[in-house]
Amino acid sequence: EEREKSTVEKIVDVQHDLFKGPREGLRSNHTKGVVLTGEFHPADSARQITSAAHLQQQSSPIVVRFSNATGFPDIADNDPRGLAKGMAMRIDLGDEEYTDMVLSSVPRFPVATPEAFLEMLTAVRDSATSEAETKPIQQFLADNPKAKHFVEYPKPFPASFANLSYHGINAFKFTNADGESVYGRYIVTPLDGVKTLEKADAEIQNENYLMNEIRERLPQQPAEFRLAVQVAEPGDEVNDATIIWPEDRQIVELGRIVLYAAKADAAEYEKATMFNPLALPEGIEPSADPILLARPGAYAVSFQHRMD
Ligand code: HEM
Repeated sequence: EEREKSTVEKIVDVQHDLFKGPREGLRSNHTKGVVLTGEFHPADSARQITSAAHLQQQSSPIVVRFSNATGFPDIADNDPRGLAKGMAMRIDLGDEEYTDMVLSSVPRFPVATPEAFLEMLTAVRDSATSEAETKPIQQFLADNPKAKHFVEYPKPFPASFANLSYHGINAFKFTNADGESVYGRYIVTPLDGVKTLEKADAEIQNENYLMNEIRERLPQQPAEFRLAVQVAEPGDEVNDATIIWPEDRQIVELGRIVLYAAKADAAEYEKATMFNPLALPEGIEPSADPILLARPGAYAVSFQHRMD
């Protein structure tokens, strides 16, 4: 007797339906990417909110993978289906230990639970063959105004992966050496500023314009970012990834990310690596956001397929 699949297994199945996967050795989503290496330099202010070792004084090696959304390995960098762009990071903590952050260029998620995400992706899939006057996805968006807001959220093309900001979306709990805790969300901002392309300008770009640009500018022109945490105030909803917190919330800088080079063994590294948003050091814990808690399970299903 076959056991019933879990919600995350069903989500990844539908992602395979949507993107004609799985593909040998490749991710089920955010398949097309570029892997870079550099250093993370912590800021003194990090200690205000966390005792995590990599956020104290010493710099650490970092690997960053920028990606296009969807499971299409050849999706053009200027194809709107590839937005949101992704930024996955791994900070080396020494002794074979690491911590990961997995961020999106859009500051919020379309739905608050894995069950609703499964429903949404299924509606997208079924709309392709639906004869109904109101397609399943139109019905889903009509019933779920937050998902509609996500779909309509402006997603301009960046001039470079180094001119885009990235958002953790899900909240984490940060605890400092005095035992004081706050909830916060990661925000990565480019030191060179956010630079977006006009629609007509985006359309004439090369299909690999983002992947190539970031590889070719290094090491002459390092790509630099500020890593910060937006701190929740009492009453802010910390377990709902559809809600953007007010802009006036305190921002605490955790440090600077400096990317120096394209990773030499990038294809092998990508294949063997599963970035895990719940790979956390002491001093940082997950919130109870059900989207956050579902992610490692979904990523593991995708990872399992790629290692088969
Ligand atoms: C329940 C919700 C979600 C599901 C089911 C899901 C599913 C997936 C899957 C299957 C992968 C491939 C992972 C791998 O093979 O290593 C992936 C990658 C990724 N996801 Fe998600 N995801 C979810 C939520 C999110 C959120 C909230 C964000 C952003 C904050 C995000 C950003 C990314 C990024 C950037 C990657 C590429 C990671 C890499 O470069 O290896 N995802 N996602």
